[in-house]
Amino acid sequence: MSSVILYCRSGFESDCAAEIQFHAEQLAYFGYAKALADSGFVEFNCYSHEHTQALYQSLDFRQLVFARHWFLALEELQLDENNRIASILTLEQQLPKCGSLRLEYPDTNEGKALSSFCKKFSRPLEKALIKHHWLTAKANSKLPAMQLFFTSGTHCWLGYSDTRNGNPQHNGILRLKFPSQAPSRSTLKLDEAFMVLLNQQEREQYLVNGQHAVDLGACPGGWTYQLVRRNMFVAAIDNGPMAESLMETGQVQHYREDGFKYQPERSNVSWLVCDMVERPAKVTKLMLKWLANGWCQYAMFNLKLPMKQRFNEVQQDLTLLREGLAELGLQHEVRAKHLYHDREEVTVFARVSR
Ligand SMILES: C[S@@+](CC[C@H](N)C(=O)[O-])C[C@H]1O[C@@H](n2cnc3c(N)ncnc32)[C@H](O)[C@@H]1O
Repeated sequence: MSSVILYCRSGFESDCAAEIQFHAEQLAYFGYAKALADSGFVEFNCYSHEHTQALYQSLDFRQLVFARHWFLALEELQLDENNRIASILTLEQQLPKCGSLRLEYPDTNEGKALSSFCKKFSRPLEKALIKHHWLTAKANSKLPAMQLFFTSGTHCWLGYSDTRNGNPQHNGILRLKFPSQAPSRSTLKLDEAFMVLLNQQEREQYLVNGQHAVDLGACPGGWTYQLVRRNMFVAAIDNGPMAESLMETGQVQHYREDGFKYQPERSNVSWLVCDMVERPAKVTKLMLKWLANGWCQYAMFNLKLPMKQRFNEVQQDLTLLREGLAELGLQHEVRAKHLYHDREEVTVFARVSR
């Protein structure tokens, strides 16, 4: 029985399950999700293999907010501890020829304990797969990646992922180094957001030296640090104290004001970023106001999600933003992701083209 395996942050399985269920229903590929609390993944089964495959092929991964990565699993395997490779080679379903191999596991304590096993097992398995022509001898990123997702040393799902419709990072996690000069760890959230929500071409086009930016809820300055590092000039709005090191760059103006009332003094603000801890609907309305008024071109912001039904909340907020911009006849793009560095929140990118 084939299924779609989706990786998510531990504790967000029900949101990830609600999201894939929603999209599957929209595409009329009906099925059901299996999700164990705190397991770090969700299994989604349609009622036929053809539908599971069609769902995997037709849904754009970028539409999924809570999934870090996903793949089409052809079989769930119980491996012989003494000959795992032989158990894998008994696969009955037809795998496409793959150009790379990914051995992965859930982002949980139990999952992380499988890391050294996966590292050790990877090389002998790769050799055997090349010998049996399941895998190309030379890595080929244009071909699907063969996926093994382990929940123990003897249990895994085996399948493949489309390298153009998923997350290429190991376990779907982009590892970033914390810059020692940054004043807070949340700097990694904005760094990751630029890396994940924009592609390289967009980063080159949208993040340009000398741009003006506004950071709402800026203190102590982790997000401002990312903007300053990209040679931008930043208006930092917050009643709290900003890190001295940032003020010394001469690129930051600190305004002790309410982020919901602040209006930009200049007409050439490119970026609005916002990390204020507030109700997500209130933050969304504020972002809509900025984009609709042309006070900024691009917005990157967090929606804090302390509630239970996080998928519903995000869905409502994104709809509010998209419909609000559409009603004004504004061409726009809105993308959202639950990033690795996000906890009880998701990050949204929005852009209006005029
Ligand atoms: C999560 S922290 C921001 C951390 C910051 N992004 C960083 O990387 O250092 C949230 C900040 O929002 C500020 N804040 C909350 N409500 C605000 C408001 N209405 N106006 C301005 N700042 C606000 C708080 O003072 C706090 O410093």
